[in-house]
Amino acid sequence: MSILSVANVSYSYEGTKKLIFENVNVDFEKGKIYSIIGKSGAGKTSLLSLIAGLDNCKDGNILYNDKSLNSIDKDNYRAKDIGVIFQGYNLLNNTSALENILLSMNISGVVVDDKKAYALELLNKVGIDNETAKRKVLKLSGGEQQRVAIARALSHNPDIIIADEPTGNLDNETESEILTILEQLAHKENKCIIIVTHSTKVAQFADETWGLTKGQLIFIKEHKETK
Ligand SMILES: Nc1ncnc2c1ncn2[C@@H]1O[C@H](COP(=O)(O)OP(=O)(O)OP(=O)(O)O)[C@@H](O)[C@H]1O
Repeated sequence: MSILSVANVSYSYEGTKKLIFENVNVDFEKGKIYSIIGKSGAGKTSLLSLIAGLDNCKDGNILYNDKSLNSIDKDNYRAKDIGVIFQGYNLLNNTSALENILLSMNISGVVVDDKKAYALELLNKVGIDNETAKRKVLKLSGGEQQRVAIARALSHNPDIIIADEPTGNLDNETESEILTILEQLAHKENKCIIIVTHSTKVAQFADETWGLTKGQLIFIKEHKETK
């Protein structure tokens, strides 16, 4: 059963006539990685914003566990059910990696016995050791910042993680390491991972690839060899 369904969604920005996409349909399941590719300006980030509940569908519906996002508490959905990894990380630069995670946990209302130990555990899981965790984000490398962004997206243990160009500015080796983390989250921890990317390598790494072109979302490929 799909955890998230995009059903007949059409979208244009407020005050504009241009339809960014039209009648988009796609079902996302837990335990799988999906990639969405498409030219710059095709509407990939706009689609992720709708999925993340940051914007409302005007036509059609986005369903989380069969319930329309328009009918559920979107703040709660964003705080508990979905984790977002933005292009450019969107971390608080003057704050330590650890504090970034703790702040996010507080905003989401995460309840655990020892918040600091839990945050460090998440950071360790994505390859950030305790010493690095105490460093300000602006003193971390791009790859390290991306790991912190992943740990932050995981901090409220969401079912769905969406990532906009998660390996955009990273070297090949770091890109592979980040992809391995995302793969384990999908295949070992049963998360649903949706990645928007320009990278062929990232696209091929996914279990399914979809393409957004001329307002249509088209199924491109299932990558059985990655399983
Ligand atoms: N707030 C906005 N108001 C009006 N138009 C917008 C807004 N944000 C984006 N657009 C337009 O919507 C279209 C889709 O943009 P979007 O950012 O979703 O594309 P994208 O596929 O993610 O591109 P890229 O790969 O370059 O990040 C573009 O033509 C863009 O100019």
